[in-house]
Amino acid sequence: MTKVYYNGDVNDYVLSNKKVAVIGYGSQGHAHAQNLRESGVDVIVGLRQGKSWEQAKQDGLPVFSVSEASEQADVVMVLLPDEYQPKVYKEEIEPALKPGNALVFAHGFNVHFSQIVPPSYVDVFLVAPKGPGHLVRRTYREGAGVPALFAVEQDVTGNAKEIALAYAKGIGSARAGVLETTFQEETETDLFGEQAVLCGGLTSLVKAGFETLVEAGYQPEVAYFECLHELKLIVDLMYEDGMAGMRYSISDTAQWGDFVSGPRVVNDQVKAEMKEVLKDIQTGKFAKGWILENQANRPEFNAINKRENEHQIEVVGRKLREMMPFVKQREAKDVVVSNAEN
Ligand SMILES: NC(=O)C1=CN([C@@H]2O[C@H](COP(=O)(O)OP(=O)(O)OC[C@H]3O[C@@H](n4cnc5c(N)ncnc54)[C@H](OP(=O)(O)O)[C@@H]3O)[C@@H](O)[C@H]2O)C=CC1
Ligand SMILES: CC[C@](O)(C(C)=O)C(=O)O
Ligand SMILES: [Mg+2]
Ligand SMILES: [Mg+2]
Repeated sequence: MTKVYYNGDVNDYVLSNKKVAVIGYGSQGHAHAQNLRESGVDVIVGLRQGKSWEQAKQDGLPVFSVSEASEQADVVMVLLPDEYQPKVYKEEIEPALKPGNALVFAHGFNVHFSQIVPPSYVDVFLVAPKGPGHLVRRTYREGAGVPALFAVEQDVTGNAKEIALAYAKGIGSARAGVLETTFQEETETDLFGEQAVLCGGLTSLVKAGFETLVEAGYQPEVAYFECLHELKLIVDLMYEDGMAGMRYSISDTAQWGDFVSGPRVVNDQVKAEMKEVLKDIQTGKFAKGWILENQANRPEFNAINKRENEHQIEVVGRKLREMMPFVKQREAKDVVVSNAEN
């Protein structure tokens, strides 16, 4: 079995004399910066002037421009949106890197697809939490953590792996388990997971179920509870105890329906399409499309986002959730989107 690293396997001394610059203060950035600080690491934040700058200052972190923060740091963690990283890296981070520094990512996209080519004189590694940033923060505060992958692309100091593990411990991930991977494996599996299962597969499944019920004349509110709201309750059981644990809690009728109807819905054709999705990721076709979409200022992204936010399941859901304030995420901000610009 693959080695899984936990807190006890980590030498956190390797980070004790280093300054870490977290570049970006969004979903991952705010979590890494605050968790590292609370783990005793010397952390600064690199940003442009704006909303995040104010937030990071309010959270009591030292904030500098991206180039100043990169200049001061020994370890530079790039937590900007993937699509903006190459430009900011070229203009503000690369000129500040010194021999023996570490350049770090939370996703391998830009290095793997050669949008960022680091200089030969720095360590390059990734520490990629397998969960949303707001949960990296929330679970850390609860005394737990989100599992993470790490991968070393360049090891000039001979310490890259130890520093990566110490970083993972600092953000709380070594409480849950940290696994070694490569930039290629992290990038391809992360993209596949979010497209085919976690985000794309899931939202399409939920919408198809909702639409099937509503088109058959059932109440949209009933369809919302059945196909979206209850999903969390079912997934929580799978998270805690696997599929068997979930099936233990549901009725035998539901379990029989799971066995006979599940494979009719997610059938061989769906799996064949998943293989095509994976092929597009592996060949770089998906990455090329996403890079071009950004160069054109995201016309399709914005149009689809607008249409999705106006879907009946979102309209009904927003109304129903107003009546259930307890379901709102505790730390996620701006989750309700009224236009196409998020
Ligand atoms: N979201 C997640 O949970 C996960 C993300 N990752 C990876 O982590 C990385 C960061 O993703 P994520 O946290 O989602 O990113 P976000 O979209 O949340 O990052 C937004 C942050 O970047 C800042 N920013 C944007 N453009 C610039 C710029 N030109 N100069 C300076 N600051 C800028 C924003 O500042 P401002 O307020 O000024 O706009 C804000 O602080 C990515 O590589 C992603 O793939 C990995 C695992 C999970
Ligand atoms: C599932 C989406 C993700 O890969 C993540 C939270 O891990 C992302 O890129 O945000
Ligand atoms: Mg991911
Ligand atoms: Mg991802």
